Amino acid sequence: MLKEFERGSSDVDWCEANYDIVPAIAEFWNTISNFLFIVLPPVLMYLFRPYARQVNASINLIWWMLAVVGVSSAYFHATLSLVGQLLDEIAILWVIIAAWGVWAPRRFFPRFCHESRKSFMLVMLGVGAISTILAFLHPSMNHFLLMPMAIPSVMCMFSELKRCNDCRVIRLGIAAFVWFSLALTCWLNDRLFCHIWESVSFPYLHSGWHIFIAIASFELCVVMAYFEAVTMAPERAPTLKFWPYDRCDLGVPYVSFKFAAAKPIKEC
Ligand SMILES: CCCCCCCC/C=C\CCCCCCCC(=O)N[C@@H](CO)[C@H](O)/C=C/CCCCCCCCCCCCC
Ligand SMILES: [Ca+2]
Ligand SMILES: [Zn+2]
Repeated sequence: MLKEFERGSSDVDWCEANYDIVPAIAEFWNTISNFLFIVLPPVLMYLFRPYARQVNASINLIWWMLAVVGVSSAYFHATLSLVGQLLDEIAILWVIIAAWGVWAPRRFFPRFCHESRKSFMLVMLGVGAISTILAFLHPSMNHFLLMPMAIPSVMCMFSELKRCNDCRVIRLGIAAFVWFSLALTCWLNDRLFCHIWESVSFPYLHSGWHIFIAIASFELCVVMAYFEAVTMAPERAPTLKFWPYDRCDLGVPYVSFKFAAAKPIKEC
């Protein structure tokens, strides 16, 4: 077996004790806490069928990629192998690149793209390809390079929220930011202050990160999809809904439409 596939071949190790619960899984709780990344995409693909049909089918690619992030991350924590680490990080990199390619508002495109989404997507593909090559040079530094990619994503969301007057959407965007802040606090504490958390017998903060970042990422994607629907199909009055408890804003958020798509007029 190539040594990069071997268990423990990654330089990165999280606070949770290794092989403590199940002999076959290095970090048990860090592995299973990725479940939201795997459970939510099929639900969202179902709820977003009208959106995929009438606004942008690429949303299904994003849901698939988030599921790949979940599987890669689970594989990484189960083995702590270098291949697992790179799969996890490269999957995160590409879902962020894809989300930017699909949802970045045209006013943020570099001037030479002349507001063409196709050109912007090519730029993003270039950025993704170069970053993927760089990821192999110093793998232990990768997460410190990935984390700052959250900054333009959060700024872009707030810049869109400022122009929005739907209270539900604004609340969802703020909730995404709160979950993201909680997630980041867990991630940093696990990385930097593991000895303190071990001394109080709670080395599980990285599992918290997985759960909170999954909620924040899915909510951010729903908010960005809503803005795209408002731009592309305003006549259909896109609305934010929650399944299964729409009345109390509880459950999985999705974009629905008040009016059906206009049927093409049949010529006699
Ligand atoms: C137009 C803007 C659209 C931006 C959309 C961004 C969509 C983000 C989608 C997914 C990010 C998922 C990250 C999940 C990571 C889970 C795996 C994991 O835990 N990996 C760690 C090792 O196990 C690794 O150390 C993590 C490294 C850091 C990852 C940095 C992720 C930045 C995420 C940006 C999300 C912003 C959410 C903001 C919400 C307001
Ligand atoms: Ca560990
Ligand atoms: Zn992780």
